[in-house]
Amino acid sequence: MTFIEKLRNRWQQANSLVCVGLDPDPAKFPDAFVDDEDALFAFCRDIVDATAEFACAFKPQIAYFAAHNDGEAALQRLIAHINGNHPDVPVILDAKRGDIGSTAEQYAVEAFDRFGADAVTLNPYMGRDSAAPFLQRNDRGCVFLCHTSNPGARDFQELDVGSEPLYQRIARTIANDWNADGNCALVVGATFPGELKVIRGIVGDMPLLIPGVGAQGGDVEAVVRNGKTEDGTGLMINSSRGILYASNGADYAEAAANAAKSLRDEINRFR
Ligand SMILES: O=C(O)c1cc(=O)[nH]c(=O)n1[C@@H]1O[C@H](COP(=O)(O)O)[C@@H](O)[C@H]1O
Repeated sequence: MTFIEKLRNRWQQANSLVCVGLDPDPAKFPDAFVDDEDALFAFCRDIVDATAEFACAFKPQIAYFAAHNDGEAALQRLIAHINGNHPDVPVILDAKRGDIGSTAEQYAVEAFDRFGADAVTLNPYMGRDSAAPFLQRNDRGCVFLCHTSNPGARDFQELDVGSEPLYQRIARTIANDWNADGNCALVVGATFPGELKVIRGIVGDMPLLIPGVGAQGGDVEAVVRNGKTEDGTGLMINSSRGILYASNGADYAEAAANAAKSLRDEINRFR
């Protein structure tokens, strides 16, 4: 099954558009993990097991693992745990890769073969040949940055490149050219709901990964109304800190599950 098929099935089965972001920061871990040498894996595993029923996808952010000795091994085990125990939930490795073709080939092996991810986030800045090694793996998903959630998104992404801003050109090029095998998705920040509406108009029913609700202040209602497809899906609405650190007490896993469930329910009110 391809990434996109897995995602579409999951939207229906779980009745959820919530993407659970896995950004483990040991400074924010509950006390139970203070002396745990395997804390990165163990904390994320507990969050995954508690939130899986409310998740349409998991999105581990590679920097939170690679920043630590042995962190990449923890990430590898975590994705294996998800694939083994929650096989219906796709995994998007958030690595924002992008480089010349020969190097990009190695990044594709890293994401899809070493880590076993269903999809990876990619930076389109270096153009078509930098994306080709990922696009060729057409059972996997390529999730390209289009209009990001941060304030600096305006610096380049909104520059006029002729008849339109750069982020619209990116959306159009990916929808009309790079998506020949139907394995592309775009990242659009929840903090830019107007731009989200424009992008949805350009890309048809292409899936959109939407970070920026919760800790970054994006508005769930505006995201759903402006971003959903006609059938009420099309979105992977990510929350990382808002779910992971819902409680730093002994009830951290239960609190994370409740946070994921209430985000799912809030989203579903507007679908
Ligand atoms: O590609 C991403 O996931 C991403 C793109 C973007 O424009 N903004 C953004 O916040 N992200 C990621 O989404 C997550 C947001 O985390 P929270 O703000 O804690 O929900 C982090 O892992 C970011 O790296």
